[in-house]
Parts: sequence; structure tokens; C-alpha cells
Amino acid sequence: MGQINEAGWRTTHNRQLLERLLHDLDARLRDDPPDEVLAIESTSVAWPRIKDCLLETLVSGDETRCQAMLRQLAGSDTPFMLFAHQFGTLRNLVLKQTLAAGAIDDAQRVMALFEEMEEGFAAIYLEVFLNRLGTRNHLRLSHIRVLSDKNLLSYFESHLEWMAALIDATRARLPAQMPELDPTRCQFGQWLHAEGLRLIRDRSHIEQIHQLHEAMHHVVAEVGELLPHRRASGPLYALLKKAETFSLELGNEISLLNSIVIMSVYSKDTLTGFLSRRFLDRVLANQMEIAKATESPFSVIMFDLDHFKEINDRWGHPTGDRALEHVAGIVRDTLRQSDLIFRYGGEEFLLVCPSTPQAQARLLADKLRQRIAASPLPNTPPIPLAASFGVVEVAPASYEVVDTRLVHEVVAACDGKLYAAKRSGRNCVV
Ligand SMILES: Nc1nc2c(ncn2[C@@H]2O[C@H](COP(=O)(O)OP(=O)(O)OP(=O)(O)O)[C@@H](O)[C@H]2O)c(=O)[nH]1
Repeated sequence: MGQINEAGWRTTHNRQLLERLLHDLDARLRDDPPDEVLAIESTSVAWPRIKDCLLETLVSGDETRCQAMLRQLAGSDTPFMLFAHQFGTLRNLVLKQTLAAGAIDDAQRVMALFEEMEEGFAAIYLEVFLNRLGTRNHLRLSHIRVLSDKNLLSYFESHLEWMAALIDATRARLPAQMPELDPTRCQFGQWLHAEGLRLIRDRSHIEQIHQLHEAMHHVVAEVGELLPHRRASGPLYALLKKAETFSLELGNEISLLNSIVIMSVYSKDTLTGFLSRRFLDRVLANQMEIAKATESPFSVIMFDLDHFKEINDRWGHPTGDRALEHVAGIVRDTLRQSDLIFRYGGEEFLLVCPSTPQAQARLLADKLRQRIAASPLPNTPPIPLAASFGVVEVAPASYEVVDTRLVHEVVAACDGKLYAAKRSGRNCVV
């Protein structure tokens, strides 16, 4: 409420008016609560506090408790929409009561006061949100900065720097400090329209990134227009939340493209065409930082062909090699282009699936399992194949620092699951 000006609720006359109206309302609510209040009270914890806090603030003339309540609501992620809805209900009840008494002047004054207060509350929400966004954005940047192979993610880094400028400009309410608003001229946009276009062959993918980027700029242009206005905290807060969502989605898309680049530039195992194991530690460590920067979990799947030794022993090593190539083809056809595929051991494979939570990864593993079991190696007679799978999700919130020990723990956990699958009868996912 720091924004409420001296002419607002602080004048004795206005304070007394609101205080009296809220007291009257309180008495009425106790005797005969209207439906809208019953509905609010049954769904929310914030309502009685909003009303009581206002009353206390008015009686004591001390805003700090009200501000503390708002900070607490904003900090506990109570959506501003919910708060504004309840505050609006309170305003309507007070207004109804004033109009019923025929006090038109009072009603106008109440309207103006509530508007003033709502702006003050929204300003607190906005401030709490900007502080958090600033910290989160800074963390995201720090995770990208330490990557050993930035590849395309250096462009996401420039985008995060752009976001940091946006946060600073909004905090200071200075339109002149806004970052580049034209989506073709910001650093990320320049890359996207030049090198990005050449690099990303998948049309639908680049189209998606374009749309996301333009939608985000559109939202941020509105932020720029609203900055000079006095009563804009609520809309600014909503727009910045939207911009952050777009920004995270953009990060996700770039990280998927980055995986495609890794799959195409790193050297491969000659038999299967998959990444060789020597890159695994580096790629996994990078993926962990990327997961932190994009706040998106990824999964690691390890699988091993069942009773492969018997195939080699019965049909010979060249047939075993053919079986491995055959399975590699199935894996390639089943996975996304952005999944990272390693040949981990002789007949053991490891998949790193960005932006893939556990449930999705288990479905993917099971699809692979079924396809392998349903596609015997062409031979006379055809040779049946099967594989066992271990799946582990790596959630960005579950670790602080990325180091080699952590990377090895993830691989060991996946290996443990794979062996549990072998023990429980093979041809299954654990
Ligand atoms: N043809 C071929 N065989 C390989 C290759 N790499 C490893 N192998 C063989 O794969 C077999 C793996 O055998 P094991 O580790 O006993 O496993 P398994 O027979 O698949 O049994 P389970 O995994 O317990 O179901 C060994 O015979 C290896 O020689 C390769 O590049 N080509």
C-alpha cells in the first residue's frame, strides 16, 4: 500500500468512512452472510485476513501489517487473480451497502479508494514477483554460463541477459531501459533469422520457436507501453508472468535443438551410429545444468539386450553385429531427434531424453521394449530379440551442484534399475 497517496485512505474523513462501512459490513456478514461470501469462505484462507487486515490498518493507521500480509500471500504463491477477486467482492459488498443507504458521494469515494488500494496491493505482488524472477533468471544464466559445450545455448544465454534487462527496466519503471523490443533485432532474434534459419532444418521446429519468440516480444512490448502508467501494477504482473512462461518454453526448445546439434557433430560408434561412451559424462553434466536453466526434468534410460551371448554363440559374431544394427534402427525410429543415444557397452545402450519426466520416459521405454520384442532379426529362421530397461528421472530441483560424482550416481542408479529388470525375468521396464 506504499503507493496510496495522501489524498486517499489516509485522510481522516476517508479513513473514518471506510472504517465505519467495514464495521457495518462485518456485523451484517455475521448475521446474514450473502452467497458470494459463503462461496469465498469455503474455498479460501485469504478472505477473512484481507478484510480484517484492512480494518486493522484503517483503525491503527499502520500499513505495515497489511503489507506483510500481501507479501506473505504473494510469497506463498496465492495467485493475484484470487486475491483481486476477493478484494473485488469486498468492494462490491461495501458499495452495495453504501448505495442502499442512498449515499452516492460516499459510494464514489469508496470506489476511488478501493481502486487506489488495489493498485497498492498489486504493486507489492509485482515487487515480490520481480525479486523472485530476478533471482531465478540469474540462476538460469549461471547454469548456462558454466556449460562446457554451449553450442546453441549461447543464444539462450543472450536471451536470458535480455530478460534480465527487462526485469531491471520494470523494477525501475523506466521505458528507456527496456531491452530491444523488435523480435528481429534482439540478439537472439538476429541469430534466429540468420544462422538459426540455416541451421535448423526442421521447418515445424523453427516455426514453433519463431512463434514463441514473437509472442514473447508481443507481451513485452505491452509491458513497455504500460511502464509509464501509474495504475499498472496488476496488468504488469500478469504480463511478466506470461513473458516468463514463454521464456522458459523458448529455453526448452533451444535445449532440444542443442541436443540435435550434439547428435550430429560428436563422433559416433561405427556399428550403431550412436554417440560413444566417452562423451557421456560431459553430455550428462551439461544436461543437468540445462535442466536447471530450463526448469525441466529429463530422464535417462539404460537397456541391455537379453541373452545376447546365446545369439553370438549360436549364430556367430557377424549375426550378433547385425542384431545390434537392427536394434539401433528400431531405437532411431522410435526416439525423438533430440534424444541423445549412446552405445554404453557391447549390447548396452543409454538414452538421455531432455524435457522428459519419469512417466513419459517409462512409456517410451516400454514402447521400445515392445517394438524390439515384435521385430525378430530377419534370418532363417528369424531370431527373436528382447531387452530389459532401467529408467531414472533427473529433476532439476533435486540437486544443487553438478559434479562428476552426481553424474556417476545417476548412471549407477539407472544401471541398478536395469539389473533389477534382469533379475525380475528380463523383457521388462523397471
Ligand atoms: N556381436 C557382437 N557381440 C557383442 C558386441 N559387444 C558385446 N557383445 C557380446 O554380447 C554378449 C553379452 O553377454 P552377457 O553380458 O553375458 O549378457 P547376455 O547374454 O545378453 O545376458 P543378459 O544380459 O543377462 O540377458 C557377450 O557375448 C559379448 O561378447 C558386439 O559389438 N558385437
